[in-house]
Amino acid sequence: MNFAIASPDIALTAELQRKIDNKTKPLGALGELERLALKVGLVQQTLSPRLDQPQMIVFAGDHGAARAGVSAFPQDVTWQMVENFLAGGAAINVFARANGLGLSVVDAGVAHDFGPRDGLIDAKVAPGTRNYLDEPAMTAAERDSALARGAALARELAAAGCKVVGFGEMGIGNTAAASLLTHHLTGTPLADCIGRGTGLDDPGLARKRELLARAAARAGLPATATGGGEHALAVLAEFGGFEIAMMAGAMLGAAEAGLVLLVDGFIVGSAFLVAARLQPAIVDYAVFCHRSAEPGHQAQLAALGATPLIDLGLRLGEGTGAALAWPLLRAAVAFLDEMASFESAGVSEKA
Ligand SMILES: O=C(O)c1ccc[n+]([C@@H]2O[C@H](COP(=O)([O-])O)[C@@H](O)[C@H]2O)c1
Ligand SMILES: Cc1cc2nc[nH]c2cc1C
Repeated sequence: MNFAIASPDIALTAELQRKIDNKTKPLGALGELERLALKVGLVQQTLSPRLDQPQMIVFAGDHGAARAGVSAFPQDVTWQMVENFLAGGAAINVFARANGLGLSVVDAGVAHDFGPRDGLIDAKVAPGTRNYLDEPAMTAAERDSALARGAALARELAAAGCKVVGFGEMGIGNTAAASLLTHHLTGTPLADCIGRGTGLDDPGLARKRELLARAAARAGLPATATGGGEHALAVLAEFGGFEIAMMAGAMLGAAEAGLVLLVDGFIVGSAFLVAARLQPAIVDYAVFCHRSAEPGHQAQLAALGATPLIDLGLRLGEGTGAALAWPLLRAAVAFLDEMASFESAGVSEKA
């Protein structure tokens, strides 16, 4: 998989900042929204950015390790929630509708036969990954196929005129995979990357910790923030889910096409970590939407030097944090476009 993501040219920074500073407000008074406006202006290389056709994509996949007891819920919930997405009844459906976002649902590797279905993109790599307690979760070929399929989806969106894409996921057991990815790609101690996911009790959490320590010991890969792209690819094949790999590919494809990326919580963050180890400049295209209550998310944000937009104690996934933060980004671009300047409104500047 060859991606070439360059940081946006910063030559426009001073002019964009001048436009922001000339709006009718004290200097810097729109805080984080000003940084968002600047970011989107640089990504699109214009003083008048637009965020047309905002789209959420929810990637679903199953995990071989789910059957070993790393989640509070049974694996079947993955396909059952996909049905819920298709019927329009999940939280992400509600928030996407409320905030004017399109929503696509992708079967990246659910252990269920949906048959041909309206509204479901069939990109199934395999019906669930293998159990990483015993063997690598996926082969290199499966990983590369997931990455390529994700990138192709993002390119199709870009070709259709989409300028901003939000990422969401569904997969019972995927907090465990995200914990292993976060540990190996940031160097954070494994225990600090593991949380209760969908709601494990204390004995369940202890068992999850024990199982994941065993999986890490079996694979024997280094845990480091400086491993680069090859290391990230090895870690992804060892522990990843197909939804995580496909999201990483879609993020890379989207950034390469100049889209703004809405990064959701802990699992989406683990896909982003993989993408960032492959192509570090991808951070310039990303908006970190919310802080997940899952403890490993803090390790990701710290490793990326990212401060999320909102902190609502969410731990649902599906892209809900991204869909909820999206209106803030829309407002940032709107103020840049529509707000009067001191000159146009005849407002006196600071003495
Ligand atoms: O995105 C998050 O931060 C997040 C935190 C905890 C749980 N989830 C969701 O819960 C599921 C995974 O939880 P688990 O306990 O089965 O690993 C998966 O479908 C995720 O969308 C998501
Ligand atoms: C009901 C349910 C909904 C979800 N949405 C994302 N992950 C989920 C996990 C469960 C268990």
